[in-house]
This record gives sequence, structure tokens and C-alpha cells, in this order.
Amino acid sequence: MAVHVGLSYFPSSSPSLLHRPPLSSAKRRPFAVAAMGDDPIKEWILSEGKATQITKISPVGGGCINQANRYDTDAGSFFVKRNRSIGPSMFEAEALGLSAMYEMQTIRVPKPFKFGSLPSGGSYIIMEFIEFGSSRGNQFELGRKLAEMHKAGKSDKGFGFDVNNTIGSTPQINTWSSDWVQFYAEERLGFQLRLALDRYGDRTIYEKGQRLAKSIGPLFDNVTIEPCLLHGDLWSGNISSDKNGEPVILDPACYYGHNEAEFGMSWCAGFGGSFYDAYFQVMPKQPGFEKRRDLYLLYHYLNHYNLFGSGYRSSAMSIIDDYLQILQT
Ligand SMILES: Nc1ncnc2c1ncn2[C@@H]1O[C@H](COP(=O)(O)OP(=O)(O)OP(=O)(O)O)[C@@H](O)[C@H]1O
Repeated sequence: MAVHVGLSYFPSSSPSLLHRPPLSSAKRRPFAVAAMGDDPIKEWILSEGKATQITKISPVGGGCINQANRYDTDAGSFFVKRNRSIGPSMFEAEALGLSAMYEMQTIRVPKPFKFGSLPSGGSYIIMEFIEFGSSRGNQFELGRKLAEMHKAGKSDKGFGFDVNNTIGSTPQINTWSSDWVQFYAEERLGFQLRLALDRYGDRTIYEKGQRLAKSIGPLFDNVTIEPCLLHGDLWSGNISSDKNGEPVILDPACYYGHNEAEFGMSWCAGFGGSFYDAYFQVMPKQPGFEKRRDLYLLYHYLNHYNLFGSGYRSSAMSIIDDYLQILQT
């Protein structure tokens, strides 16, 4: 029997924070919802994927959260990720993020084809397979193309995204907001600070961090902030290049936000001078960029603290202390 799945974003077993009311289906579903057969991946590849035979299935290493495979067929290769325990909401968010970036036709991202539930539990996503080249690619091109994506990817709904997603495995709340400073203070910093309080009982970082979150307004004086489509989790593990040396970005946590927030993972992205030069040629540097830089690192340091423990606490705490001093709060 064909069963429709994925009619709500998050199954009832998911953390309630992830739940968002469904939007109108016409608006939010560029992908058909998968019907469940014995092997929905094979079924899709052999029907809409236009293959008549799958010649080889091989594992792809490198990811931590999901199991990845390459499917070779007579209609080309597909990249498939499976998660044995999480429902389709996570891959729906990945598909919507990839699709939003793909549509900009600026920087290369894999085209997402399908996501759905697995009959044995868990979920899958099928996307374009990209043959990676041997180099990390050209930093100048990466900066230029990323800036072009930021420039092209505008939103008339404000800051946020149509679905919540995850940053690492931490929920990332994307409820639309017209106010970036409030969005960043509450949905980014505030969310992580509450998590640190719940997870570690860390009242010091929570209270100081909340003081900072309420006082960041002056850091944005004289800046016009437009919502730009962000990859959201841009570190070296999610950056590659194709056979032609063109940059490719993968595994996003997309939302529309201030473009500078894209550099929040720069401490493990290896961006060099030519990357920033090219980026700012397309998206000029805004007044006060340097003084906001650490603020955007803070969200990811807090997330690393929440995900991986106390090794990241001091980095987050010293950013908070420095800003409290600068802002005299
Ligand atoms: N579209 C693609 N085509 C070919 N290979 C890919 C593609 N997307 C990802 N890969 C490769 O597969 C590996 C795993 O993918 P990915 O990082 O998306 O997995 P994940 O388990 O979801 O992520 P993570 O655990 O890193 O958050 C990547 O390191 C990359 O080398």
C-alpha cells in the first residue's frame, strides 16, 4: 500500500522546538512527497530518475550524521543519504535549502531530487552526484560566487526560512522576523544560551550572554541589513570543488540573514585574503564589519559548546566578556 509521508514537518517524536505549523503546500513543496514502497530510493531512481538499471551502489565516507552512498546507473550517478532513526523533516530542510541555493545559479550546489521516509524507519534524500576534484578549489572564485549567491538570494518574508533546520545536530529556529537584530539575539544567541543552561546548568554564560543579546543594537548602527540567502554552516567540511575546479558547497543550514553571519564558521573554514577580496568586490563591506565579526562567531562557538562540551566554553565566554566591556553593559 502506498502511504503518504512527511505531511507535517516534524513527526510527533521530534523535539517540539522543531515543530512549525505547515505552510500552504503550493508554497513550500517543490518536491513530491515520497510514496513508500519496499525500496523508495530504487523506485525513484528507476522511474523519475530515468534509469533502467542500477549498476553499482558504493559507500561514500566523510559524513558523521548520515549514511551516504553513490548509486551508479545507466542514467548517471546519484548521491543518496539515509538516516535510520530521524524522520524526513531533516532531509526536507536540507532539500529546501539546497533547492533555494541551486535556484540562484551562482555557486554550485548539488540539485536535490527527492526525500522521504524509509519503510523500515528513518528517511532518505536523493540528489545530484558531484564528482569532486582534487583541490579545495579557487578561493577567489569561492568568495565571488558566494557573494553572488548572497546578492541574488533575497527574501520578501524577512529573516528566517520556511522550515526550521539543524546546525550540526542542534535545532535551528527560523521563524520569520522583520527585525534582524531581534532575530539574531533571540533565535540564534538566545536559543543556544538556553540550551547551555538546560544542558549544563551554566547560569554564568546564560546570564552574561543574555545581557549581551539584549545590548547588541549599537553594533548595527548605520548599517542597512537585507535578508540574504545564507548557506548557514560554511566550514571547510562543507566546501569542495568539482572536476573543473569550480567551488561546490554542501550540507547547508540555510536561512535568510545578514550576509556577515555567513562568516560565523570562518574559524574552521580557512578563508584567505583572496576569498574576502573577491567577496567584498561583489558585496561591499558594511560600516562596523570588524566590530560585529566576533558576534557572528559567538553563535557557532556556543553551538560547539552545546554539542561537544566545555572545550569551546572559554572561546564563547571571552567573546561575551569582551563585548560586555566594549558595550559597557
Ligand atoms: N552531492 C554529492 N555528490 C558526491 N558526494 C557528496 C555529495 N554530497 C556530499 N558528498 C560527500 O559525502 C560526504 C558526506 O556527506 P555530508 O557531509 O552531506 O553527510 P552528513 O552525514 O549529512 O554530514 P555531516 O555529518 O558532515 O553533517 C561528504 O563529505 C562529501 O564528501
